[in-house]
Amino acid sequence: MSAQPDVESSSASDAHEGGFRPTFDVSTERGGPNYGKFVGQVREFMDRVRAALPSAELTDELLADLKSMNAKLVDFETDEWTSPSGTRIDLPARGNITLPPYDIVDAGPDGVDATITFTRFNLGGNGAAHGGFVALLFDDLGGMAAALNIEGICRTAYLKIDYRSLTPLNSELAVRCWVDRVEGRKVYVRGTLHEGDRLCAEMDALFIKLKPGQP
Ligand SMILES: CCCCC/C=C\C/C=C\C/C=C\C/C=C\CCCC(=O)SCCNC(=O)CCNC(=O)[C@H](O)C(C)(C)COP(=O)(O)OP(=O)(O)OC[C@H]1O[C@@H](n2cnc3c(N)ncnc32)[C@H](O)[C@@H]1OP(=O)(O)O
Repeated sequence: MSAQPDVESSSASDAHEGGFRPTFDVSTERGGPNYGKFVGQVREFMDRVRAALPSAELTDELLADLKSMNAKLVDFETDEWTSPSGTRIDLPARGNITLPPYDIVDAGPDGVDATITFTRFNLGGNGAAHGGFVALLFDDLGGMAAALNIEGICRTAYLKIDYRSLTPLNSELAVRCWVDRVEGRKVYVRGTLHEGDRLCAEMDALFIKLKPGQP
């Protein structure tokens, strides 16, 4: 297995009748050499916002700063296939700020191994990670395991999570997703999330291989 999934590169001008292209541009350069640090700062900011009780003055100051930063990005919007947030395969979670910042350890047709450290932004309640972030993690890595196994893009038909014990914040966790069986277009994927030997959550999911052009 290789540490990074092989993704067939394509030009942004390639025609695909569906909204979910089977191939798309991948890049390790888009957004510049410091794009990963930029995403890291965005993530740190989300953690700090979640944790902070700012004074009214600080809220006003940050509000002005954020308005200024948002204005700088307005003219740089691009489509999902060329945004580095989602296509920078050299970065945690492909640089996709929507996703928890997992690191791929190993990925191939036999499955995907990754590590994830949930942080304050991912807080659910009473110190534990929000279950929705656990599901999000499994959806993406399960989708990756399915795609690498069948060499095609899939959509999630169902995703069942069993929360076996609390998922902690600020502790490196091991996540594994693998294809259990394939029946025609149906790809059944399993997954586990561990802190050390302790099982935090399990996934049982069905992904459907998309037909050519299917959105
Ligand atoms: C963007 C990725 C970039 C990645 C770059 C890096 C590396 C690339 C490598 C890997 C990719 C990496 C990551 C993956 C990324 C993301 C993963 C997340 C994906 C999602 O987050 S995606 C959003 C949520 N998802 C939806 O938004 C789906 C809405 N929905 C539909 O789009 C349709 O519903 C669809 C397509 C699911 C099926 O529709 P369809 O028309 O194609 O097929 P049909 O209905 O005929 O079902 C065929 C057979 O599946 C059975 N079946 C269907 N559904 C079932 C169910 N729920 N339970 C039990 N059985 C079910 C039927 O019973 C039949 O079975 P049978 O053949 O035996 O009769």
